[in-house]
Amino acid sequence: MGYAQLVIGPSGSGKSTYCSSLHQHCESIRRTMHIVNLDPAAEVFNYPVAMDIRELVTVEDVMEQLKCGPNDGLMRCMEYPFLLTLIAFKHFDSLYNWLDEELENFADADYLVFDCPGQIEIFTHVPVLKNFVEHLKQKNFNVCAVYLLDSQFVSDVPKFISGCMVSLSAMIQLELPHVNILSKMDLLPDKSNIEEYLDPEPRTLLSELNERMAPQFAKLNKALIELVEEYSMVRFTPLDLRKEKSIQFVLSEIDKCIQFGEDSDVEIKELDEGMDQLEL
Ligand SMILES: Nc1nc2c(ncn2[C@@H]2O[C@H](COP(=O)(O)OP(=O)(O)OP(=O)(O)O)[C@@H](O)[C@H]2O)c(=O)[nH]1
Ligand SMILES: [Mg+2]
Repeated sequence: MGYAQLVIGPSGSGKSTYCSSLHQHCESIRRTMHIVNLDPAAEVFNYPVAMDIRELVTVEDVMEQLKCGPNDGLMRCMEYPFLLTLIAFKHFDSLYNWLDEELENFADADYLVFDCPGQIEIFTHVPVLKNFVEHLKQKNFNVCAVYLLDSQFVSDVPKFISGCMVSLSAMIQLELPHVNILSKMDLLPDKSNIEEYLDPEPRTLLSELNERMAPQFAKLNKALIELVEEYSMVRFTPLDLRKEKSIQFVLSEIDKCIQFGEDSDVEIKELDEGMDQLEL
């Protein structure tokens, strides 16, 4: 049985930084975790890259071959049929074969963290990520989507709701256990009303949204909030990378989600209790 986190979220929400902090944390507690780069446009890494999709395809290759721009290039890199065409000359059969071959190099590759590109279209517009997840599941991986949203979004209710909608869309498309993380907590100067956003009351969100938007949007706002309420998904776990306990707590939430370390229930329980004292 393998375990995997699929780290997704808008551009710049802190996915790669989270991966690197998580890796550091795991090194310090002597836990093995491999970080996989799934971003064909990535340039700099602050973590050891266990597997790198750029060995298979890069955005530059695609832009040059298909004469397209960087955003379109990334979509085409990721999109399965294009990938197949592109990689044919590289003697790879598919993205899946690449993964399978790479996995063979790791005897203990049982916990993988996939650092995904920020283009949300890879899970909203094309089935590539969904298919990739299915392949991982077939290989006996328990997979969880980890959606990061920048804490700066909470200062702006319409932005926060749009971030929630993207998360919801990922949830529906990927059909995976899902953990929402509010990243970059160190950048939030005033944390006094943060609970309002971590586990928000839909009515409060609706009235704040109505206050911010023109009256003709009232009906739309209501529908959006009802959607959010219906899926009961607007629950975020805060993440402050400066605090080891915060990383530890986030990891324990994800571990629970993918049933990792079921034998170490005690450890997780202790962490839960520790969370009560966790300063936000
Ligand atoms: N203060 C602070 N800055 C952060 C944190 N996490 C990320 N950043 C900064 O936010 C920017 C984007 O972070 P990345 O980790 O590259 O974000 P990403 O989601 O991987 O971005 P893309 O791969 O482009 O989608 C960088 O300048 C980081 O240094 C955090 O917890 N606190
Ligand atoms: Mg990144």
